Parts: sequence; C-alpha cells; structure tokens
Amino acid sequence: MQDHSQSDPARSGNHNMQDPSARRVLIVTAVEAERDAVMRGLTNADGFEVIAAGVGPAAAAAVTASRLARSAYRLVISAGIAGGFDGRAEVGGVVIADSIIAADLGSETVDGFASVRELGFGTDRLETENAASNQLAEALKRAGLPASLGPILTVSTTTGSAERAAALAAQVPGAAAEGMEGFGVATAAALAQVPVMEIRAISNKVGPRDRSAWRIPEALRQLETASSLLPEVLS
Ligand SMILES: O=C(O)c1cccc(C(=O)CC[C@H]2O[C@@H](n3cnc4c(=O)[nH]cnc43)[C@H](O)[C@@H]2O)c1
Repeated sequence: MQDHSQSDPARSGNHNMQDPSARRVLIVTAVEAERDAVMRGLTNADGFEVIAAGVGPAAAAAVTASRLARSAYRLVISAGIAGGFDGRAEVGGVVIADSIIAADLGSETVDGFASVRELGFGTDRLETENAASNQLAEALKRAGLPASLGPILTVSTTTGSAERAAALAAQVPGAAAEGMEGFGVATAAALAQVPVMEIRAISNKVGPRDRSAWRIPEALRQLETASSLLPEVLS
C-alpha cells in the first residue's frame, strides 16, 4: 500500500483538535437506535458525522478505519449504551471513558487471565481526549445527570454472571462500564492519530444477564442529553 502520509495533510497524523483542516467529529455507535439518539441530541449536527457501525469491536474498528482513511476528523467518539459496574455507574447515568480497555483480549492461563500487554503483543489500554472528556462530565453534572469518568471496558462477550463481573472489576481497578465497541473505535483512531472519546449511557448493571431489566429507552434519552452537550463542549 502506498504511504501518502507525508504528502497529504489529511493523513499526516497532524489532524488533532487544533488542526483547522480537520474540523469534523466522527461519532460511532453500534446500532441505529443509538445513532438516532445521538442525532436527536445534536439538534445542529453541523461538523458532526454519526454512523452505526455494528455490534462488537471488529465491526467498530473496520468501519471507523474505513471512514478515517477517506476523510479527516479532529475527534472520534465511540457512543452508545452499556452495562455499569456496581458502585461505579448507576443505571440511568452516563460514563465518560478516561481510558478504554480491551478487557478480554489475551489468554487464559492456569494463573488466570493474561492481557495482550502482559503477553507482549501490544496494548490493552488506549487513552482518551482528556480535556473534552472532563468538560463533558462536568457539563453533564451541571445538567443534573449522574455522570462519572472512569475506565470503560470493551468485551466481545457481554458479562452474564456475578463471578465474571467481579473478575473484570478485579482485573481493571475502577472499571466503570462495559461495552462492546470502544477499543475497536479507539484502535482505528490511534492508527490515524486522531484523539478519541467514549460516551456510554448505562442501560443495565454488569452481572447476571436479565434482558428484561435493561432500561434501554431511559439510556437512549441520557445518550441524547449527553450528545446535546457536545457542540458546546467541543466548540
Ligand atoms: O433493543 C433495542 O431497542 C436496543 C436499542 C439500543 C441498543 C440495543 C443494544 O442491544 C445495543 C447493544 C450494545 O449495547 C452495549 N451494551 C449494553 N449493555 C452492555 C453490557 O452489559 N455489556 C456489554 N455491552 C453492553 C454494547 O456496546 C452493544 O453493542 C438494543
């Protein structure tokens, strides 16, 4: 593959938050219902592009990477609903990632889980755009929403038992929420050297699976509210 990174400013890796040539923000959700909630919040969607990429880290990474290869963006946001860890994020609240963790990418060993980082195959943790994440969390709190910053885990299989929830909480101290796309979106963004954020409205607790207890409409409303604050926070 030809490397245009030196000749094409849009692909030079310099399109960070300050670069005037890269003004748009790409928001990646998993499903249409999440995309629609984000769009409802962004009453003026100028400067934003919102796409539903599919469920799971592979679809999220592939679709995000293909967008980033075609256009320049100043920021990429993984957004959607998620499970919240007990004592860290309540149903109806919003979590903003301070880091995005690939929580089940690694090997099981006789001594327990070993992450790709521990195995020497790369990283299991990607950092997020700090200032904007903090500002969004503060703006949410001012708007009266339960909002917090913390690590958001990406898993390929949703947690379905109290034991697994406890194991993940022990593996990642401070783990606040669990979704299925963040690390895929963040990996594509890191490759393109574009800053990333993750915003998750909590629809359910991480633990024993009980789909009837998921508060999806409420979480989508909170996702809508969080999205409505983005134009001001990112201005
Ligand atoms: O059925 C619906 O109406 C509906 C509307 C919006 C979203 C959904 C989903 O099922 C989204 C799947 C999406 O949600 C994330 N998620 C939510 N809870 C968890 C969890 O406990 N553990 C991991 N992921 C969770 C995840 O990112 C999925 O992509 C349905």
